[in-house]
Amino acid sequence: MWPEQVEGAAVPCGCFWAILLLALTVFLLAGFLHMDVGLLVPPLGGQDEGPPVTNVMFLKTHKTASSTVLNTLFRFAETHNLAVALPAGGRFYLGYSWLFLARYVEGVEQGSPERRFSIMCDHLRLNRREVQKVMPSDTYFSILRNPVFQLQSSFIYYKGYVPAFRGVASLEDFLASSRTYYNPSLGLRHAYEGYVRARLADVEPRFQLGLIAEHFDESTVLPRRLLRWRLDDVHLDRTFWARLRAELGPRRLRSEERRRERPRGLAALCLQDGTPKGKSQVTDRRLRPCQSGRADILGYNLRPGLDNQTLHMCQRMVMPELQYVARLYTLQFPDKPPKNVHVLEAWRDGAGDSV
Ligand SMILES: Nc1ncnc2c1ncn2[C@@H]1O[C@H](COP(=O)(O)OS(=O)(=O)O)[C@@H](OP(=O)(O)O)[C@H]1O
Repeated sequence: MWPEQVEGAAVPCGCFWAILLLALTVFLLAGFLHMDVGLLVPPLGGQDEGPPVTNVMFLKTHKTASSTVLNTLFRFAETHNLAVALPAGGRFYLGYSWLFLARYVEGVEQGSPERRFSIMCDHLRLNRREVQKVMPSDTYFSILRNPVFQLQSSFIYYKGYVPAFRGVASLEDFLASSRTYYNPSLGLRHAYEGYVRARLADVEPRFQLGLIAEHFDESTVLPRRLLRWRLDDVHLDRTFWARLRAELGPRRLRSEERRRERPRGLAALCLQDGTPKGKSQVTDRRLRPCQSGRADILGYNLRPGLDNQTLHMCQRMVMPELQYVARLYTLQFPDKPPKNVHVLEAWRDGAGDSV
């Protein structure tokens, strides 16, 4: 309501213009001095407001920093006590490498009443109709990486057990004569352009966001805004700030800068010396990432002497993917036999069945 409309409380006209002038001067000065104008005005509304989005489907892709995203989603699910769509029984993936079926999720029985989950993020081959049977259709996102780096990473990681890579000495040899080692009738037989375009047209409208691994640090701000998560729910690191300066401008950057002290503090609080460790150096077996191929998948040692509450928080920050799947499974299904992470390692060494 304007001042003149308030009965018995009219503001003299000259005074009104003086207030207006003063306000304008403050705003101009604030802009000039790069002050946070957001502190001076009430929020105008936007993605940061409202309760966090809790129905999230993250399509996990191979060798794209996707397990880092997965750890964030798992922590979010655990903190907010959300139901995660976890692989049934002793398995660790949602049917991969078969096309996803709803019954691959623990607790979903064929022909039984509908069962819905909040978070889905384990490896699967997307089969949208089956996903929709167990996931509400709120927010879908995924992550991609420069395919050259992704191929290099995959070659090292899958060298021992993917048939196409098994018989070849190096990635260079594979690329020089890929048809010798890779039989397209075993996969990608539909990968002609028209088919790929049709699949993209089917999938694209469903995904609200695609992250890019090469810009991982900037990317973390996008899901945080899209999902309206608090800083506690994500992890940001230092390269983020340099790259984001250009994107956000001084006002928003200042407000993001105020948030950055926490992850730095967290690393100092939790980690023994801040540097990731090779497989033989991770002392706590529960925090040792599952190894594969020629890659040395790095992990972390926690600082000794942490109190119980801090230890619990820090363990969750550095917990590798498979251990976290097993942990959530036990929390969600305490009556079922726990998952055995080491079965997967045995299978990767050529000793077991599909997982
Ligand atoms: N934060 C961040 N930023 C950029 N890159 C990162 C990040 N976290 C993991 N990585 C790199 O991602 C590769 C592992 O990807 P995934 O976690 O998707 O692997 S997996 O498919 O779950 O096994 C692996 O790549 P390579 O080192 O090239 O093999 C990791 O180094």
